[in-house]
Amino acid sequence: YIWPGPYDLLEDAYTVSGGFADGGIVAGVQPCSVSPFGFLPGRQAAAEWLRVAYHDMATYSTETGLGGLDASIGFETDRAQNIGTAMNTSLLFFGAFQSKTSSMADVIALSVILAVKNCGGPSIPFRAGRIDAETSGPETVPEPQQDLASHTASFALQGFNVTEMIGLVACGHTIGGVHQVDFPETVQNAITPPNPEGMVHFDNSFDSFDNHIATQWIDGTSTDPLAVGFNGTTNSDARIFAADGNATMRAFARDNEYFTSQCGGLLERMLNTVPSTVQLSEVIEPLPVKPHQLMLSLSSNGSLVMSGYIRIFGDSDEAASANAAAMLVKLSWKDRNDQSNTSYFTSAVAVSEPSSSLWGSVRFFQINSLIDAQSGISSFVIDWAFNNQETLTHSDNGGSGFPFQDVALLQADKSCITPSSRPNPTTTVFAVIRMDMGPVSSAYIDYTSNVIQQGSIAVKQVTSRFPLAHVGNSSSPLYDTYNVSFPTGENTNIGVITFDIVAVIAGKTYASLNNPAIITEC
Ligand code: HEM
Repeated sequence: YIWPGPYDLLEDAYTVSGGFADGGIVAGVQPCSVSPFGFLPGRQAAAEWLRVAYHDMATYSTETGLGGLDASIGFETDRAQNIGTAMNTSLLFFGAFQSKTSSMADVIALSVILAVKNCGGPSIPFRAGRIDAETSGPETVPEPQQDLASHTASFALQGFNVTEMIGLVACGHTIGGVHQVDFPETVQNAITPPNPEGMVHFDNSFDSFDNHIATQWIDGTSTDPLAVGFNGTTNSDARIFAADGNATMRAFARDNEYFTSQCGGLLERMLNTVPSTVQLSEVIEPLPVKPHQLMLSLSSNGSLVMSGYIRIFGDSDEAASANAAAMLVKLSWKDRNDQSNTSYFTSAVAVSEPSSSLWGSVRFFQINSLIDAQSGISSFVIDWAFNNQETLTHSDNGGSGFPFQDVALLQADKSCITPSSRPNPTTTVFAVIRMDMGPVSSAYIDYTSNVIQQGSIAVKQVTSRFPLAHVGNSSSPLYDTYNVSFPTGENTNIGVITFDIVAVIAGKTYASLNNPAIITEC
């Protein structure tokens, strides 16, 4: 896609999985065996995230087109079929990645893609655009004491035939296990001091997304409590695995690659099962070149300062072996009249802290450049190479360059929030708006904050508009200063808070998008 795009934040979280500018999600499941928040013994975050996604999706009905992956699970956690604290600990973790452009349902989907990949499983294509439900869905999650006919009917309603049901259950039950505290009718005598929840794993490689769930079932060494458990009534995996005479499980057991690729396809369909009114995006893949937190601000001496980073991603051998410090990354801009000039460029410097990606190699390069305020900037291109010998790759964001406006700018150094010691914090935002383009007909900020939802641990994000007031002049005769103070709202510690600064001049809209929440205290 073209930058800036509606799913920039999700693309960041998808692409960067560690180090500088870490997207943050993979840290919650690294390594695959790790427990939620790193300290809950007998728990496995990766498995919990996969179970959350299935239980959220299992409200889908092919008959009504309602339900599916829509984060309605937040309103359903007190149901017996969703027993366990895993649902809420997962949603609490995911909350930190919700934003104006990343719904909770998209974060749930992305969490599965990253967790499965990080556990050695398939690469599942990621699409965004899910919309969060504001209420619960039907009580249609399958339970282990139900018979095969009920399970077959449940999966059919969710859109999966018998072969696909066997596959989906095997792909789900290749990591994690069953906890005695929640399923005492399925697991007994498993609670010990190091295993306080009495976790019994489905197979002998609970922290590897592999076909052992099938090999052990076929060769008679299965330990799956839902297949060979002491209570025949809750052996739903046994009934499901054998539903086609074990043909599917035998094929999985024979070939780990076949298992992995089948799971990739089935889990992709599971994650993309959404209400029929939801239109998912195209597949999101790492952008090869992407600006990161790139800002333009007005300095105290009246010139413009461009600061931030350029991210370079590649999945080739060359990308893997490149040395960031020896890479050349050059940013060339056009002025506000769309003119180039040989002096309009800056070289980006490799960030010393490395970054990692599950999908290839990713590196960041820092930009810090002065731009003459009179000539300004309208867009830029990046010329770069993995080493200093080869010819440069020209990245122009699909043809017209990376758009970069110099009209409505945040003054981060003047903006602040009232001290946290005071209740009901107020944020004050200062901005400068260019005044040599005609009268400003409208100036405002759109501020996105969190609202508690009755019945769900997950917050809802709402955007409020606050008009900017004209204050007076600035450090440059080309810009006027504006500001606004507004109540920051509750729960600013959950979810990604961002705001846009918008100015309308001569019928055209100029916006500085997705500025991070102001945290400097007044
Ligand atoms: C008939 C269908 C299913 C039944 C009856 C069922 C039942 C169960 C039960 C009783 C547990 C134990 C939960 C706990 O103790 O925390 C469990 C765990 C799990 N299930 Fe299923 N399940 C089914 C289908 C699926 C599917 C389709 C998936 C995903 C594709 C899935 C993914 C998981 C995962 C990953 C765990 C491990 C959770 C953990 O370790 O915390 N399940 N399932």
